[in-house]
Amino acid sequence: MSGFTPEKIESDRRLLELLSQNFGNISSAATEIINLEAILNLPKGTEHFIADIHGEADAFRHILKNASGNIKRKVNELFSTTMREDDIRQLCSLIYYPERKLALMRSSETHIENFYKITLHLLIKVLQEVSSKYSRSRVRKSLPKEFAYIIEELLHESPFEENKQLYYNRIIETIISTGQAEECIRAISNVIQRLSIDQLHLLGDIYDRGDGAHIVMDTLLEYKGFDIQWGNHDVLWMGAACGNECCITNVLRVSLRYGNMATLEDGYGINLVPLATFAMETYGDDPCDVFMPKSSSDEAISDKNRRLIAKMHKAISIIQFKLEGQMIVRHPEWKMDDRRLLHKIDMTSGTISLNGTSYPLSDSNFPTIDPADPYRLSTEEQLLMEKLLHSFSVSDKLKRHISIFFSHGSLFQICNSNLLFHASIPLNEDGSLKEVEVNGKLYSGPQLLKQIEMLLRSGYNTDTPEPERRNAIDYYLYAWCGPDSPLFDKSKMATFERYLIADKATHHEEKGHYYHLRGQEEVCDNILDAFEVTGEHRHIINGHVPVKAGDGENPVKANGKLMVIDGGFSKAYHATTGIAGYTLVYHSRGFELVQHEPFSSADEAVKNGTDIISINRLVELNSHRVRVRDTDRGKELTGQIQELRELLYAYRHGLIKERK
Ligand SMILES: O=P(O)(O)OC[C@H]1O[C@](O)(COP(=O)(O)O)[C@@H](O)[C@@H]1O
Ligand SMILES: [Mn+2]
Repeated sequence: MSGFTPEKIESDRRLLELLSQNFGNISSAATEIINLEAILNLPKGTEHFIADIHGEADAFRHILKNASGNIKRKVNELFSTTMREDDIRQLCSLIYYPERKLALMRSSETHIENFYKITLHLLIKVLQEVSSKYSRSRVRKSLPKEFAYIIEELLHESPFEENKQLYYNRIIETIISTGQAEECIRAISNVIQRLSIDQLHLLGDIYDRGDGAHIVMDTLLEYKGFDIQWGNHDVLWMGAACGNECCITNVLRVSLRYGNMATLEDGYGINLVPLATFAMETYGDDPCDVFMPKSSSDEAISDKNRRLIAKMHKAISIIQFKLEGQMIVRHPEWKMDDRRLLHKIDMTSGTISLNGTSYPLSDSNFPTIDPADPYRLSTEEQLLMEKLLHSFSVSDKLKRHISIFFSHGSLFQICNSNLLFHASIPLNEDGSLKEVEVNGKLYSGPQLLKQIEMLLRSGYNTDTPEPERRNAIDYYLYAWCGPDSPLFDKSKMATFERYLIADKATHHEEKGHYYHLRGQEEVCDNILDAFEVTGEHRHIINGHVPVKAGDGENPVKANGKLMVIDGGFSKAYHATTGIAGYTLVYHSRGFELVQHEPFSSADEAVKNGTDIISINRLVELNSHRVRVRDTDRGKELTGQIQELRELLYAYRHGLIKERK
């Protein structure tokens, strides 16, 4: 019984007519139903979850290339009994870096044609394995046009059937004799990489600290099948691109703190000359010691350069403290008055009084601060800000990159029974959802996140009327460092104290209740209920707070309900975390947590076949193999099948006419 009636067809007529434009007759609708049914029965594609990339472009790209160790696992499964370990490593590095590896082979290999032949045979086997989860049509779409036909032929022929063997070998020989071997190897390698990740979830904080965020974004521009959950550092850059001056100063301050000018200058063409000139004029004789950039051992910043960076760093930090002070006054509803500290400085004694205690300042040379009006920018600071604002507003590349956050991103996402967000869901001490004010109204849980996201989007959309838009643009600062921001959720961002007061007690940033309570299963269940995440195996997945794997901290919490995957890609945090990041991998058999050890360089990976040594931990094993049918996509496809069946009924009963 189909359950369809002529009345139902009548009420769905508009939808069915639309559908009939694509499936004009019985046979095309029936074929599509068969295709979709077949897809429903394929194993679920592999989802990869990564958080807190923090500008580590090389490590990020490597992880995309090796699919978080998945490719090596597959190659091992296929060849570990017939190939030597070293050859397996070399084959993997060829798949990850085909151009570079081929160049190397060309100069060292004496029997290059033989190498091409063996390699093509091996690569086809690997491709057969990774493509087995996809429909033929999906595989076809991911093949480069020039080789689509040939690769498809190879994929679906078996070299082991005697009568096919000749045909198969002949194709490979022809590829080589027509000089197409390298192109073909490159093409197959790229498809293997691409098909090894079905959907990539980036849980925020792509920007800051490392110097390659713009390269990560360039990579994403070319990438299909990813989504982003906004992190506080991303929102900071989004705010800067929208023209929030406080965000601009923070972006500059963090970049200078890490001695990272590449993203600003090479990535986005932000002109730093006005800042350097101002800093030299204002702090020329000031050593600016507390503003020396952090630098890791592999960075060769000359001493002179470091001194200049320190001056620029100080100049922009002071402007930041002033502008934040002004913005906080404009927004009493943020309740961030405790972050206005400049008027508490005693310039004569070089101290600051906080909660009744006087602390000496590590630096008290503030030539641009007027004690009578400490938050006012000097004329030169004002001019400088105008130039910087202009620089940020005219960067096309920045616009293009930031637009990705709006087209592919959101504050949270629910996908296949997993709730993804960067940092936190504000909670009360008893674990209940905390009500937070946004635009004069109180919201909690999913409503809170939706309201904040809408507000931030209205700051980005140029058709938002003023003064609403100004208000929304200001909100980016709150989203970055406001105590109840779901992207931050700490009592304060103690930037001033961390720079200028030695007493570490003042640096403490009290984490919100979420971070203390999220280890409890019932707290996670409450949150999942509030977000209407259903399913027997449902989870929360987060980044934001580095997991101290080195100290034995377990990233899997709340009896498996919560997974925290900020393993610290950031080099600056390796000492804390002891590893170089996690990828959470969710494939048809369950969840695996892949722990990456530090990545040296792509060169090293090509030359020696070294990889990120990925250690896998099985987190959750499914009782049965998950099929596409069991996923969100499966629900969508099932809906489409139902609509097509209705169309079929309408055709068969003459209620909608078939097209020829
Ligand atoms: O270690 P750094 O780079 O000085 O940054 C410290 C600051 O970064 C923050 O941790 C925010 O950045 P994260 O979102 O990466 O945690 C602040 O709470 C803190 O004040
Ligand atoms: Mn963060």
